[in-house]
Amino acid sequence: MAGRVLSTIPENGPMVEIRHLSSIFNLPDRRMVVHKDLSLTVERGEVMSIVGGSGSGKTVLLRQILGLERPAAGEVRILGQPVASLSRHGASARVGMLFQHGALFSAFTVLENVAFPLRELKTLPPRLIEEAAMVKLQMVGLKPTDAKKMPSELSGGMIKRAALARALIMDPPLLLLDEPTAGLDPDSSDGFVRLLRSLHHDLALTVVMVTHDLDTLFELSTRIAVIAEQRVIVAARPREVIAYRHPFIEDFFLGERGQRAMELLREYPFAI
Ligand SMILES: Nc1ncnc2c1ncn2[C@@H]1O[C@H](COP(=O)(O)OP(=O)(O)OP(=O)(O)O)[C@@H](O)[C@H]1O
Repeated sequence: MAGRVLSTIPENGPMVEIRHLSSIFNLPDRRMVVHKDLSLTVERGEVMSIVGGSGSGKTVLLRQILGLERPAAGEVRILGQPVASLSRHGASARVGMLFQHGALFSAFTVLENVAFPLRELKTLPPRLIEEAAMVKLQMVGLKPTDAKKMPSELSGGMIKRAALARALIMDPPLLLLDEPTAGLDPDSSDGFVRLLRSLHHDLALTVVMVTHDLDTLFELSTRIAVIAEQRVIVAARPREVIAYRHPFIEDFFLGERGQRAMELLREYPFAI
């Protein structure tokens, strides 16, 4: 199904092109400019991590790539097509998103949650939808017996896995991750990062991720884009970003965190 939609798009060219983006919110007392002339290109197969200060507009950017929010100016293209021109089906066949808190529907079972985007399409028989959802559950390391569980019966790591299965149900080539390991204990976090690494490789996914967690950042990123002063000031390999002179980068990567960053760079010199 996703293949049918994707067959109409070019086989070459970047996965995501963000051009001259402006994001403005009109608050009761002022006009808040979040992005100003922000541009970024994500090539196919990359894991592009976005870092920036609190309120720098990382989540807003993910929502714009997903088509949930329209920028005030500029454009986001996915596989050559403006996001604003994609139908809901076209967008979900191209992009899956893992929201920060998993965002499962609490009244649905795990299986119903994972199957939800396919059910919404109303084009496949229930049996096929269920089979597709079971395949995705297995892919993210959940057991068949987890399918009938309610979200309240799951651990934090299992919720993330179920939400990831749902994000992948339409086989999108692009996966967006908002703080994928936030709130997980170190073991669950390591397990989830390992899962993301193997899915990125096995499914030939392109990933755009927002994370504050240095281990997640260095274990997964092929490039890191830094948002400061309302735009992307640098988008480069981790080693080059650390060496880039800018007060935000020095704050983010130096000091105690910086020491960990250097250790991680030694452990993962060629991230992915
Ligand atoms: N719909 C909205 N209406 C008004 N302001 C908004 C809206 N969405 C986001 N903002 C504001 O835009 C700014 C950027 O928000 P965003 O959530 O993208 O930041 P962030 O970089 O992800 O921050 P954090 O690291 O703290 O999660 C924030 O100041 C936020 O309050």
